[in-house]
Amino acid sequence: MLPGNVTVGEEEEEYAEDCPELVPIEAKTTEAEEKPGLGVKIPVTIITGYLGAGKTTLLNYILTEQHCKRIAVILNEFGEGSAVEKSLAVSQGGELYEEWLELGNGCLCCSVKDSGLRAIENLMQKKGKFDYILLETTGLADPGAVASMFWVDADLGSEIYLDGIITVVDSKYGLKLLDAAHLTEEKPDGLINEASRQVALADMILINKTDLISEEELNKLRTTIRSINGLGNILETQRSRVDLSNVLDLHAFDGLSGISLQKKLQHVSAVPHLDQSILTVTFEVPGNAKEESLNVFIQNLLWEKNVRNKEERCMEVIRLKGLVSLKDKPQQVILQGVHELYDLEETPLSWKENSERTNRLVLIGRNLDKDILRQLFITTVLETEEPWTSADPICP
Ligand SMILES: Nc1nc2c(ncn2[C@@H]2O[C@H](COP(=O)(O)OP(=O)(O)OP(=O)(O)O)[C@@H](O)[C@H]2O)c(=O)[nH]1
Ligand SMILES: [Zn+2]
Repeated sequence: MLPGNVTVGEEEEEYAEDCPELVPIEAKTTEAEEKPGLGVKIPVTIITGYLGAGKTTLLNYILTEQHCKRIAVILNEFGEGSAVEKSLAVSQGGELYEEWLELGNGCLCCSVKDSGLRAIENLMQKKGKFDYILLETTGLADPGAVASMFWVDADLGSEIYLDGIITVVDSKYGLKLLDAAHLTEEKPDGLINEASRQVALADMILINKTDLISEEELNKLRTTIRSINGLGNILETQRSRVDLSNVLDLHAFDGLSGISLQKKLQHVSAVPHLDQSILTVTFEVPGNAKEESLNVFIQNLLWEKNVRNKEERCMEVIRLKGLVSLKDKPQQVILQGVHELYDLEETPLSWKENSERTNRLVLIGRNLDKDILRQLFITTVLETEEPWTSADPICP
């Protein structure tokens, strides 16, 4: 069964019942190879977060928890020193780097030194030996770039799918880092502080190391994070300990998340923001979108970056999610964007007859102006409205 066919909670319960405590890896492999559903796509969860936030701690925690998944791990890293340190951290027994090793709970670990695509391609040659991939990025990585790989590479896209992006925030330094990002506004457009970018892209944000800060500091950090990303879930953790259903099988990027996404989009908190830092805006407009015009709208935002706010600054979208109603399509369509890549995918959900069709968008980024975006959507994307006029706020 596809993991997405049941809710995570149910799935956990199901597993808890029929999962033996120790499964020899050989037996499991044979079983998997015989399964007709081997063509099933493997989920990938990206674990990101600034240097030292607790990513590897989270990895180790997931690997040692009972979850009945065979998990492969990729460490997407560069520096030599930390590579050794991390392979030790993951293997916990000091086994050879790039070796496969099995843990008691059936996890398969493979630490891969190559960054990017090659690591995953190599890993996929071992297909059938694992059913989940965890990918830890370096603390300085832009998770958007990593996430994008899965969309660009068509071959890979047929074998794996991006399940979600988890961002671990270091409580102690998080506030400093994120505030610093607010203060460095004079950076040229596009150079957004990596720490806030990692928060902006997250489907789940773990505020980790809460043992190191006061309640007051924690509240402040939570507010800051919420103001950057109004869509992702936030949890507070120590030693990155978190119920696995909160980090695995999120289906944050695919059609299966249609139902929960719809609910979620209704509850996005758009905290008012006075400065120019990253923020979340959301709007909803009833009607049907013309697919071609919707593409132009998105491309202007993500590719051309030529949509301006009231201060004449160009808007920069880092993350985009939405549920839209496309003209002539009975199904609800989900819109996903990370950086310059985006995707429109039909969900299994149909619009109910006689009920209003609507379009709900959430954008996370910089210089975003909700009213302008909404108006632009109404005038350029909806089927009933007048065509675009030259007075629209497009940068030269
Ligand atoms: N006090 C405290 N320390 C923690 C907690 N979680 C992790 N640490 C420690 O923080 C340090 C960094 O944790 P890692 O998991 O290696 O962090 P990382 O994000 O993987 O680090 P890099 O890969 O180097 O960027 C380790 O010494 C952990 O033991 C926590 O909740 N509280
Ligand atoms: Zn690490």
